[in-house]
Amino acid sequence: MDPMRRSPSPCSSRPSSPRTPPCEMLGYVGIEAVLDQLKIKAMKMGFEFNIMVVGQSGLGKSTMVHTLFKSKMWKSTVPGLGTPTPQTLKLQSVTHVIEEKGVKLKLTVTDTPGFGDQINNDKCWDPILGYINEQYERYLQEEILITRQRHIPDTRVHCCVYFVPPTGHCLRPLDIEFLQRLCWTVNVVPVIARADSLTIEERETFRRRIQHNLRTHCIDVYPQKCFDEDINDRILNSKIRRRAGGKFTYS
Ligand SMILES: Nc1nc2c(ncn2[C@@H]2O[C@H](COP(=O)(O)OP(=O)(O)OP(=O)(O)O)[C@@H](O)[C@H]2O)c(=O)[nH]1
Repeated sequence: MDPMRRSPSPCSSRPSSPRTPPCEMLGYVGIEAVLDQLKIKAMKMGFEFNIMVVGQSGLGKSTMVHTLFKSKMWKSTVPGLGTPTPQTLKLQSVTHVIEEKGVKLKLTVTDTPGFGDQINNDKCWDPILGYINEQYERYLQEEILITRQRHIPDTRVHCCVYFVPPTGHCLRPLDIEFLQRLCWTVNVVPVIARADSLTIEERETFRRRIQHNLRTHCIDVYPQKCFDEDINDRILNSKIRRRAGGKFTYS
């Protein structure tokens, strides 16, 4: 049997004119061609990136999501136009496909209800951690199937943006408790919420205190040390670590 018929070669997916045998079109095939093949495949498939926003109620999570997409996503009112922004009462995700120079990104943002708003905040992190773990489990279950899908939909949370209330003091015990659990499960990026309510000096001092709190409580936020694979990574990641700071969605 003709082996070309049995297993489809990379050549077979290329458009070919009826007169040119497909393999001749490829020219030289060497190891460096792998890069091009990966690029073509990545461009075709696109990338998926899932962010989750977590924090106390009213810190601007939904506003950040609206700002990120430059649109109203699921709330029907515009902040600042009189009607208050409705409270987020359950976990809700929204997906947008963004395309830049032919590169497609499927960006999903999951908004969460105000965290730690109750009088008794015992185990208030459970629904959030439960959701994150459920997505890992779902992906794993798909991945271990003997006949698995060619493309497994990825709903795993790649990054969790944690909104720190702009108290100007330090992390609250609740933030510490939650962050200690969260950083074991997902990449965490802490941000100072409504940072425009602090002066630049207050923000700097607060940022340094937060960084100190994170170190003393062994909270390993993104980029973790394990990402420092070589000197270049180390330089870049140290820059990111130094810059980590406040966020405000109003300019
Ligand atoms: N000063 C200031 N206000 C902000 C900022 N971001 C949002 N706000 C305002 O804060 C209020 C609450 O914003 P939301 O985005 O609804 O807050 P949330 O964290 O999603 O709140 P929940 O849905 O209750 O969890 C709104 O009136 C926003 O206009 C900010 O960066 N600075």
